[in-house]
Amino acid sequence: MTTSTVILIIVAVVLVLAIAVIAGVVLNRRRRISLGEREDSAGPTEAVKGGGYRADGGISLSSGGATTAAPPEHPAGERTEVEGQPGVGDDAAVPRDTVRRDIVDVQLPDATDTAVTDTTVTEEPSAPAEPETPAQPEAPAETAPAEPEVPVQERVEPTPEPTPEPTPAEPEAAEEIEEIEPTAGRLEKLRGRLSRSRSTFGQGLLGLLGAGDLDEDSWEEIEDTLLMADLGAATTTEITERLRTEIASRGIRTPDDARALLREVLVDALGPDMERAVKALPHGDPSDGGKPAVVLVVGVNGTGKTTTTGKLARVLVADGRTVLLGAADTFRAAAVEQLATWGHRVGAEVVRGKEGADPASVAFEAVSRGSDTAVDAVLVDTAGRLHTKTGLMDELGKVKRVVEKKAQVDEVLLVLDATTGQNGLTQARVFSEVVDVSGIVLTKLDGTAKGGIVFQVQRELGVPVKLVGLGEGPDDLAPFQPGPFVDALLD
Ligand SMILES: Nc1nc2c(ncn2[C@@H]2O[C@H](COP(=O)(O)OP(=O)(O)OP(=O)(O)O)[C@@H](O)[C@H]2O)c(=O)[nH]1
Repeated sequence: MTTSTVILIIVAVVLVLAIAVIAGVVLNRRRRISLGEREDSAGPTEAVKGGGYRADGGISLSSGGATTAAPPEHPAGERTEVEGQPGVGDDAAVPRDTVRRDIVDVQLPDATDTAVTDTTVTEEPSAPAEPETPAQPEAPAETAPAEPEVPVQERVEPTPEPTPEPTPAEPEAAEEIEEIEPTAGRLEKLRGRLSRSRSTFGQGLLGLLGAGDLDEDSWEEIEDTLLMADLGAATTTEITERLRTEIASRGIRTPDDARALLREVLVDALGPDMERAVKALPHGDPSDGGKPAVVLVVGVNGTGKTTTTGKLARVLVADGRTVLLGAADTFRAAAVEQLATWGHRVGAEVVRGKEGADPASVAFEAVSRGSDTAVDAVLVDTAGRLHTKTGLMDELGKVKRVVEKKAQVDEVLLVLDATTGQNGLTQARVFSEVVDVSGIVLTKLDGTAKGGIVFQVQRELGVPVKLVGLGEGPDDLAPFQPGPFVDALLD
């Protein structure tokens, strides 16, 4: 080997080593860059997740039952126009991407509230930091009709009965109060009323699930059954997927196992932890400076508002409470009479206005009167209104705002007719935009196979169904309880 060959080999080795060193440095740098990028991208992801989970926190925060929270801004103010257009749907004036109210805005009762009866009635925490208590019933700024101008606010005392010739010694109204059925165990008692729902929904599902091997056709049938019962697409998908997973993982074999699983899945979908107490007990002792609870009952025409108001009054009276009814349905004279009859039956005073009077003014007067007479609860029945009429919806918003000049509104109960199915959901959306709905009363569940609206309405609004109407009788109002409700569907 010549000297020049040796030199060439040495040069080649040096070159290879140099290339290896350079390559190592470059690779090392690349690795550092890619690590840096990953760290950067992790940041925002973390933030988004945190934001998503805040809603859960909102649920637990709401249990404080704070009374000082400012009521949400009236949504009508956000509308781009207010000329009779519906609040939702294709013609919606509010942009679809408007931030929707979430559970944080829903005023739920205090977790420490005592459940008094089966149809739970709770008391707001006493000595709340009242926003302001205008001592005098001065006419609120928005109620153009100052009190004296309101066309005669008649106060209907609970007259014993419409006897043509008044006898000098009229019996005390209290003596005439009807016997009221105990509220405990009502849902159980009324279970048979759900039979129509049961035959299609529960039995259909159990038949399919209990049959053993489920092919795709069977799953489609299960989905159809859920959809037909008005559970809605989202809930249906959720329930079906959970059933599929659980059946596979738990190795469900017998009809009893299938039933237990179905019960569990349906109960879970009904939010068993939602607070369903009706906030209809006073703030402190009204005879000692406390304030009556104020409950607004709202909904479209004919859903059962007046009936529900009357039934709820009975529940309260049965619980030893005093009640005043406000007949703010000034559109329909018969509705006022109807409420007066309910009041008479339970010995409750009724405040009403003349036909056509400003409903906000009547509601204000009822709450004022309730405070003056130190009743435990003022229940205000409002006029039925089509949710597609912006003017009427704005009027309802006004009723609430005006009442709030006098007292805190503890509960806004939206009455939905279960037989209207999907339309009930649309109503619920619009009403919750205008007044801060805090609870749903689902009426006429005795006459429909569409009880599944319960699932949807709670899911969409985050507002619990608190009461259910199961008949026209005076005591056919029951608390809504997911477990017994599902049992009633499946048994
Ligand atoms: N089957 C059944 N009927 C009910 C129930 N609740 C109410 N109703 C009936 O529904 C009808 C309408 O009830 P109302 O209380 O007058 O309805 P409303 O919402 O006050 O009506 P408007 O004042 O016109 O808006 C009445 O015949 C009630 O007896 C229920 O749970 N089941």
